[in-house]
Amino acid sequence: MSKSLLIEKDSTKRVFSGIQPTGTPHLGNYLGAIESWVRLQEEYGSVLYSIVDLHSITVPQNPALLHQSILDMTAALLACGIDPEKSILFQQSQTKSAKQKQDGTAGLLTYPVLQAADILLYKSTHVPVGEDQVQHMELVQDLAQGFNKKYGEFFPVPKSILTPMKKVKSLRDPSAKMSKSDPDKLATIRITDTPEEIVQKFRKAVTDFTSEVTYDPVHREGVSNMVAIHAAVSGLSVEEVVRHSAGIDTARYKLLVAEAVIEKFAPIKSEIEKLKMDKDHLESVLQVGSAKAKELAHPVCQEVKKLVGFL
Ligand SMILES: Nc1ncnc2c1ncn2[C@@H]1O[C@H](COP(=O)(O)OC(=O)[C@@H](N)Cc2c[nH]c3ccccc23)[C@@H](O)[C@H]1O
Repeated sequence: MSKSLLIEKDSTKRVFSGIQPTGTPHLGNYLGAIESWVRLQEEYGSVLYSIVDLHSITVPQNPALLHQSILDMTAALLACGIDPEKSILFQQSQTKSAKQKQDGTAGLLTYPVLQAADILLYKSTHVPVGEDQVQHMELVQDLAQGFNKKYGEFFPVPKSILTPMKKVKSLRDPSAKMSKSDPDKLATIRITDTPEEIVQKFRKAVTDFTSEVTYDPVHREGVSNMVAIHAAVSGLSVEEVVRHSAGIDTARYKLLVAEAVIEKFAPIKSEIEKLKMDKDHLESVLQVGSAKAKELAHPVCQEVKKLVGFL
């Protein structure tokens, strides 16, 4: 990137977002969040992305597997285009644990409050997330406003950034979101799925009894979800996708969407495989990121303590 572009980035704004390390990222994570994280690295001067391991221990985790999942998620995010030269990629527990020991607030571990702490700790202004996080964001906004009312304007009230793919639907139940924890394995496309798995999942995707391809998210949720996915992965508009699909029935159309997804994920998948072989590199990316994140958090923590009267 040229110097002049860097200078144009707004230094009063800060992007922050997070992802749980457990499970491979899926098409919903990618289109609802990660793809926009990659873009925002070019637009904002200060960008942080956190692998939120503390959020994942709300359910029991095997320590060795959790550690491996953190490294796998690091590889996946790097392969998707998160660039440690442009953003701070770090592990949440490496920046929060010291604070927890000092303050001992049990509340910090309750899920949405921990999420608020993630965001406010860096005085973040913009949070790119999928629709399912909007409710948590409302709490963060309330907490920031509440703090400011009591102690004076201190925290920016962070805004959510949503993409047109803010809610990618399950392939098996298009009224529900695509989710990592869906017990129906056919519901969710993972970035690392094989081409055969992707074809099988689209083939089995729930649609309706109309064979034409149209975009009507209210009355034809299943087909519209596929059209939206197709548009997002191919870079075409929804209208263009529908126009190109004239005369194709949904059974054949499913295979076209599967192909477009396979093509989109192929380079990411091979990059993940390469990155996973270099564990030292992944660990060092996280170490450097955590040190940088700590540096940003420290003055904010000190100021908060002063404002509250702890110092
Ligand atoms: N089907 C879907 N369609 C569109 N977007 C989706 C879909 N499924 C998931 N997402 C988005 O992916 C991101 C990571 O999901 P997580 O469940 O790990 O995301 C979570 O569990 C958060 N609580 C992690 C978190 C912790 N602290 C934070 C601070 C800021 C932002 C996020 C966080 C999210 O943006 C999520 O909205």
